[in-house]
Amino acid sequence: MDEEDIFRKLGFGLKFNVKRFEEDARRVHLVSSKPSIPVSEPCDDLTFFQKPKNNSVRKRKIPSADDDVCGKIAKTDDQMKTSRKQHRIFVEGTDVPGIVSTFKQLQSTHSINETCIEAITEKMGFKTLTPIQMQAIPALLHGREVLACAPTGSGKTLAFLLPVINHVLNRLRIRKKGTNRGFLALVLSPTRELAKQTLQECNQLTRRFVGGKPAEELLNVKLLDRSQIERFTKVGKKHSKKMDILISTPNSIVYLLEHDPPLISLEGVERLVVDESDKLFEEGKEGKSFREQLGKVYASCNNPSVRRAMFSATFAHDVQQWCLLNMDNVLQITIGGKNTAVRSVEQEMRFVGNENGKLLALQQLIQQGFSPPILIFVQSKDRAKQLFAELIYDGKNIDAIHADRTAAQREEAVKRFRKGETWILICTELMGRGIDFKGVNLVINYDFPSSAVSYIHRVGRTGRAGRRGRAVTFFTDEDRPMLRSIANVIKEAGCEIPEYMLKLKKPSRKEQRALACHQVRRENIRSTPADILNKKRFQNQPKAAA
Ligand SMILES: Nc1ncnc2c1ncn2[C@@H]1O[C@H](COP(=O)(O)OP(=O)(O)OP(=O)(O)O)[C@@H](O)[C@H]1O
Repeated sequence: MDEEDIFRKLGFGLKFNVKRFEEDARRVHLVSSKPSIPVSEPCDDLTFFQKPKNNSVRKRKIPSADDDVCGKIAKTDDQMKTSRKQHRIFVEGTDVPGIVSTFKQLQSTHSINETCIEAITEKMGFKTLTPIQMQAIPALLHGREVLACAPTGSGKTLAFLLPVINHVLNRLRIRKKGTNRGFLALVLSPTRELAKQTLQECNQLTRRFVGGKPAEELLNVKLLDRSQIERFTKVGKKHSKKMDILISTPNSIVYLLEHDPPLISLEGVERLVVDESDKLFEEGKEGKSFREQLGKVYASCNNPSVRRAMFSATFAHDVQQWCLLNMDNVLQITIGGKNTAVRSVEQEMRFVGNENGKLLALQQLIQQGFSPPILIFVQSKDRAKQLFAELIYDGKNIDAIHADRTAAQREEAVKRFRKGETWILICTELMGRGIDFKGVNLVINYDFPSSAVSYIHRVGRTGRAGRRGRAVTFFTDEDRPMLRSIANVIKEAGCEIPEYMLKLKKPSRKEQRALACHQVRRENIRSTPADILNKKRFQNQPKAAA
């Protein structure tokens, strides 16, 4: 162990005053020794990792706060402020990079790979950037650490994937052939379904097609699924050698990290993205919580160059505090109001009396005008099974997705719903976050959500990417304690809500926490007392829903 190693070990976790000790900090490669990146002095991504031989590093133009807004040059801070205000972009932090509003501009100022831009503008058909993309993409391309909060369905995935892909491509360009040392970026998602969806979007951005056939893959992107875990178990750390980007749930990666000896190393990770960050900060009810798992991942991503980004549709004070304490010169980007539901969703609450009333109300809703696809949220896997048994009896094209189904069954259910083969998908909180089903027309909260945050994510499955949607939330007397806070969210989104709901007693923080942890006890979902009949119906389920 040399002098530098000892210094690094003793100094681990300490914050450096970079200005005063910049030389020392850089010499021992401490995390906080990264040079802060003034916008006025463009910093090429590459310079972080490979010291230039001389000072003639190619400087590309990086948009500053004075740069383009909506295709024109905005010369003054005032114009930039006006543009941010117009798009409801709020930023906290120093040296804030300017916003970029067209993909063409992004390509010219940041030399984004052509295949990616082609995929976005031609394959995906996107014309302009969404507000979160306008601010977060330039910020991440500058190598800034970011805490981003933007509404559901506002394009956060592309906002973090594009800079990650760009960074990895740049790094691979300077890496010598045959020196593949493993993945450079790690994306964490709370569920397998969301991780898979992120993989698909990443593949769309990095695959070039010629005549409808895949012609080239810019990067090797992998999902840490069961087969990959098996490979790691057999081959060990070297299995990651050919990977460039890894997407995983915290559970899967921690499984490999905690193996004795560890089966994976995160030392090479230079970009870490935590999607649905507030979810991953939640304390678990049992077993190892997401929070503990995340802690393990952070500690293992110990590359001095690592840059972290947190994205979510909902804001959590805990996450903000963590970021302010642990991230380097963090930039906080918020689009619109914090913790609000999207205005593109017409929202209503419906009193249904009791459990039987819910089934009646649901049937009524469906009879009034059946416009699939529809998502129905219930509070537990048992209730998902019960409701499925009730509705399949009505002969509707229906499926259910919950934790008791195998990974393959869950995948199949998602695939069928995406293709339009299933009209109604019953799901638990598992599908509440992040999942992007195109054109869901209606979200029904059959069971009242346990928090305003859960409500915002659930109704955000509709009304995405500028489309309109509708959400109906059933409630009974048991749901009164949470009524007020969700009524407030609905009002904030510009929908009508009975005045009395807003005047109900506010539950204390303790009560709110208890409500979020303990589900409301509800009677079973059953239209007839004939249990035997129900059992028969379960046996007769279609294959995909068995
Ligand atoms: N610039 C854009 N123009 C048009 N559509 C876009 C653009 N960027 C992304 N989208 C589309 O918007 C939809 C929602 O994007 P995405 O899933 O990234 O949302 P999100 O903000 O992550 O939502 P959530 O908080 O629910 O996870 C997707 O179908 C995506 O293809």
